[in-house]
Amino acid sequence: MKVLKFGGTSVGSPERMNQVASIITSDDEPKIIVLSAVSGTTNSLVELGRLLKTGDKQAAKDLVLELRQKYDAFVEDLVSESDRRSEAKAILDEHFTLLNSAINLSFNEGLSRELLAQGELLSTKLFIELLKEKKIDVDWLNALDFMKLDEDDEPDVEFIGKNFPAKDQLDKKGKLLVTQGFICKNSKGEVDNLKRGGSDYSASLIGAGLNADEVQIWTDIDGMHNNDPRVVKNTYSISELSFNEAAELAYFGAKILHPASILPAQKYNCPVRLLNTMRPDAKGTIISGKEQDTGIKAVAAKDNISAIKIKSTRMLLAYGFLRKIFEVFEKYKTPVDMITTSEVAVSLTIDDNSNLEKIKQELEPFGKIEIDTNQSIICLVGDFVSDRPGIVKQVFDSLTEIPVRMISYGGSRHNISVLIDTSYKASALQSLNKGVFQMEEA
Ligand SMILES: Nc1ncnc2c1ncn2[C@@H]1O[C@H](COP(=O)(O)OP(=O)(O)O)[C@@H](O)[C@H]1O
Ligand SMILES: N[C@@H](CC(=O)OP(=O)(O)O)C(=O)O
Repeated sequence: MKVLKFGGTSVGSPERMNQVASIITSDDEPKIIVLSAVSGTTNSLVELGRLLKTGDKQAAKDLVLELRQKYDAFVEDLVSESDRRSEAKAILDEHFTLLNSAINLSFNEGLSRELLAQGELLSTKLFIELLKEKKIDVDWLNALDFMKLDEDDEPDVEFIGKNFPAKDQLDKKGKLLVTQGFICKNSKGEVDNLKRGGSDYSASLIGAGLNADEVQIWTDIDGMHNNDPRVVKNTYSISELSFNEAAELAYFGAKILHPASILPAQKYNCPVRLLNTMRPDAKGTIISGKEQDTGIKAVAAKDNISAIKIKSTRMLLAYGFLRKIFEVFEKYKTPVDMITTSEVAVSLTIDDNSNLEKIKQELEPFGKIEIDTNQSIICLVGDFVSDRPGIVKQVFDSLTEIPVRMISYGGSRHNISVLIDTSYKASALQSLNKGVFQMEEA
């Protein structure tokens, strides 16, 4: 049994949904199909939540109307039989009634999460109508019945394994089960989600919980590229990555994968394949437990980073100083990504600025605090198991024109990170494409 996840772009139009239908029926392997919301929908629902929070009811009404018109046109092109059209219209009526009624309710975060869940509920139900029109036998499963967060807001893989409703169907030839990515219930039983881009995570959690043979992430590009294709023109697809390499790339900004999506697959040793819905025959990328000492494989960049420097002569020959500093970040539940130290200063980075001011105030008694916002971490990933003296030289030769704020190497054998001002990100990625991957700008 395989788990196939199709992202927002892969279900973004009736034509794309037809492509998905032909991919999932190309063999008779039993499959769980995890769908994201139609591209753009989650953004609209986020915006709806924002408008309701600010009390702008008219703008909220306009937005829901505009979205409904988009879906009406979508359904027109998706199915043609009258039964299917009226069924699809009834689906739209049900979910848009909920969106419209939310406009008159008093806002709370729970309501906004409930609104966000409508995107995936809609896409999966509409996709079922397309399959029915094609006479393809399929079952629709509600992810809210089995996708659950525990008290620490961590997904509960055991729960998924135990509560997946159609476990007895999973070895039946040709069986197709369609469910939603992204959405889940939290430990209080409320509708919640796995954060933006979380459908990848849903797929790997289901794969892990049900011991799938493979998880496939189908998107609009043929696998993980060596560099960010949104920023650099001449990039190429990487055929193999280890779980460790893929996890680093996802965490450090390779948008093709949700940051946490590799962890369950790695823990339960379930291979992940990245494939292109528009080019189903392209090889894509296979991510597995196989480690290879191949040097630098890819680079990714993570934005919205703040660098915090704490400078104090009290650090000199002292112990316990770092613990006290890290306790401040622990108190505000703010993860630290990069750290560098000198005898009298420590610099570290965070990607969550929500408590930056409070953190600064609590750090002030320890020394002089300097904060640089709008930074990017450029992360080079690969397997540097053997001593490769040329690697660091290659990286720094490529970055001679870029002011580097921090460097981290040796923390793991998979990662070299440098911190730069975001205004230099594009030129840094382009220079690395040339200097490290020998790719000329197209
Ligand atoms: N290193 C990378 N390799 C491949 N794609 C990347 C990389 N970094 C960023 N991306 C972007 O990720 C996009 C796919 O992810 P996403 O938009 O979330 O897809 P989906 O809507 O299918 O979930 C690609 O179109 C590409 O622009
Ligand atoms: N629809 C959700 C979940 C998701 O994973 O979407 P996509 O697969 O299009 O990145 C979002 O936009 O965040």
